[in-house]
This record gives sequence, C-alpha cells and structure tokens, in this order.
Amino acid sequence: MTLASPDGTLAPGGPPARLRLGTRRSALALAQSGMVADELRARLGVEVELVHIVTEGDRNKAAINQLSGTGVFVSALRDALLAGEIDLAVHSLKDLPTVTPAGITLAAIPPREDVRDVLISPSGRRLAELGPGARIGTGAPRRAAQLLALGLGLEVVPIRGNVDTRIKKAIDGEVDAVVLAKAGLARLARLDAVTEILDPDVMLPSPGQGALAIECLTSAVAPTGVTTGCPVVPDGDVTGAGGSATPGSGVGAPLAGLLRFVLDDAPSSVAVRAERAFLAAIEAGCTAPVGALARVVPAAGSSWPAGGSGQPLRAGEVRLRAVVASPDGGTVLRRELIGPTADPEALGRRLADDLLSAGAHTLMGTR
Ligand SMILES: NCc1[nH]cc(CCC(=O)O)c1CC(=O)O
Repeated sequence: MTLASPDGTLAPGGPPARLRLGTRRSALALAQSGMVADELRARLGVEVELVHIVTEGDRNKAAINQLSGTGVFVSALRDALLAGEIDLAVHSLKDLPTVTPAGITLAAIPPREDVRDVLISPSGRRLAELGPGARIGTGAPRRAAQLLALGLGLEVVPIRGNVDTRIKKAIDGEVDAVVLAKAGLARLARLDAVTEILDPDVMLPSPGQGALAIECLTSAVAPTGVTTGCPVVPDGDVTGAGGSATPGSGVGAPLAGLLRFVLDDAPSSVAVRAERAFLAAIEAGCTAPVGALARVVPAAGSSWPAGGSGQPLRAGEVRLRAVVASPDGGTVLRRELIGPTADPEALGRRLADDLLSAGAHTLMGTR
C-alpha cells in the first residue's frame, strides 16, 4: 500500500489507498452506504469500493420474525468482516443485535436521521381519521402493540418486504395504511408519500431508529496513507481500539479510531448507547415489544461538537423514554428517566430495571 501525500493525492506508482465497504444491496442499504462512502472519500481521500453482501434477511423474505430473531440482516456482513472480505460494514443500527461478536467493534454512529415513525395512507386519512376496522400494515410487534393500544379499533395486518414493497401494498389497497420509519423514506427520497408523522408519545420508535452503525474488526489497521491530513485520533475511545495515529507518520492507525474520528456524531452516539443498553437489559428480562428513544440536551452555555469531530461531549443530559407493551396492546408501560451524558448505558439499564419492576417481566411477546 502506498502513501498519500498531504493534499490527499496519491504518491505516484503505488496502488491507491482503498477501503472495502460491505453493504446489503437493498435500495435503502445502498443509499445509506453511498452516503458513508462519499463521506469517507471526502474526508480521507481514499477509494471506497462498495461490496454487496446478501444477508439471510434478504434471501428469506418469509416470516422475518420467525428467523433467528434479530440479526437476520447483519450476520452475513459480520461474517464478511471476520473473513477479511471487507474493511467496514454499514448497518441500520436498529437491525443490529445488542451483542457485538468478539473481534468486531462498533466504530462509529454518524449523525442520526429523524427518529420518528410515519403513517402512509393513500386515502390521506390520518391515524385518528382512519376509524374502526381500518387495516394497518406492519410486521413490527412494537408498532402493532402501540397501534392497538390507541383504542381506535384499528386492525393490524402483518406485512413484509422492503420500503417500496410496503408502500405499494398501501397504494394497491391491500391495506389502508402502513407505518414506516421516516429515516428510511428520507434516505430513499420518498418523503412525498408521508401522510402523518407520528409523535413519539403515540408511537415510540425502535431503539436505534434513524441511526447507522459502522462496524470494523477491532484489530484492523487503516491502509497506509489514509490518516494523512487527519489530526491525532484520541486515545481511550469507545471503540476499544485504543492507540493513536500520528499525522503523516506512515504507521497504520487503528481503523476503528479513524472511522470514529471522521464519522461518529457524539450526541447521536450517546443517545443510541442509552437506547441499546436499555434494549439489552430489557431483553434479558422479557420478550415483549419495546420502543425506546433518547435525546441529548446540552447544558446551558455548552454546544455540541459537529458530527464527525471525534470530540467527547461536554456537560449535558440525556432524556430516555421507553415503552413495553403486550403484543395486543392491552397493557402498555411507559417510563422515562433523565441522566448525565457521561454514562448513557447506566441510564438505559436503570430504565429497564424500572420497567421490569413495573411489570414488564410478566409481558410476553413473539420477538
Ligand atoms: N427493519 C427494516 C428497517 N431497518 C431500518 C429501517 C429504516 C431506517 C432506520 O430506521 O434507520 C427499516 C425500515 C422501516 O422500519 O421502515
């Protein structure tokens, strides 16, 4: 591998610094990966090659819920990382299991998209206007339970498929409306289809919704030349990669630290860490549908660093809301907590404990 010169151009004669980015090949995955690839090219002056990986979730459209639980969209990408076929993987964070396999690290969480769910109803009727017996398409137990809990007499119809397929089922009249994540529609430039944005007090999103996850091998080293022009990567980072890179030293920097430096957004990362810690702890105690949403509120007088600055957060607070429901929506438990940004995981675990003692442990689901 050859060195890039400080202006980002490549030294003559050698192969260009190159990163292989693994992605699912759905329209949404390609849109997301394309954004990450563009950012890496712009910030690091490297070539980024998109490697399409077919996951079990893509192969087996039937009954995603019945497949081995979470992770059906994720395992093949992780396998490709462990096999050395790709250097980094881009996932929708909400599809990522809470346990990261040995050898892989969650290197970065880029600036998050809108976290909310939306309703798409071709008749133009909002949720409250749809009326008893209206058929709402969703395959997510979390969405089903919260829809049923509204007491509007809505009927939930399990549907599957990618974003376009699900919109088409509403347009074709197979269902009256569908509920989807606004983030996916934004990334696919399909916001025109949205009828109503659902308030998180009505429809709490999935933990990690709207966020991307960038994974790489814990031990991976960036191709020589990739760090050129970048300031020192901070030590003791959340990636566990540790180490630091000296600008232009020619010594390979830990790839995880580098990805975090250029892609990670501190407020998004803190919020998602609270939600994922909540999810991990609640999953240990019950199998009912859950939603969780954290927001970071800066302390007065402090400002958040821009996305990708790699800086730790200054003083501020995290507000974490969560819902656990019975699958039929008959029982809905909602709680929230506020805590320091310094330890979002502790906040997530505390909220899970609160909900489990409030009765979540007695709720059973199919998730
Ligand atoms: N499970 C599928 C999935 N994974 C990520 C998104 C949307 C983008 C996001 O939430 O980040 C979707 C589709 C949806 O729920 O509407």
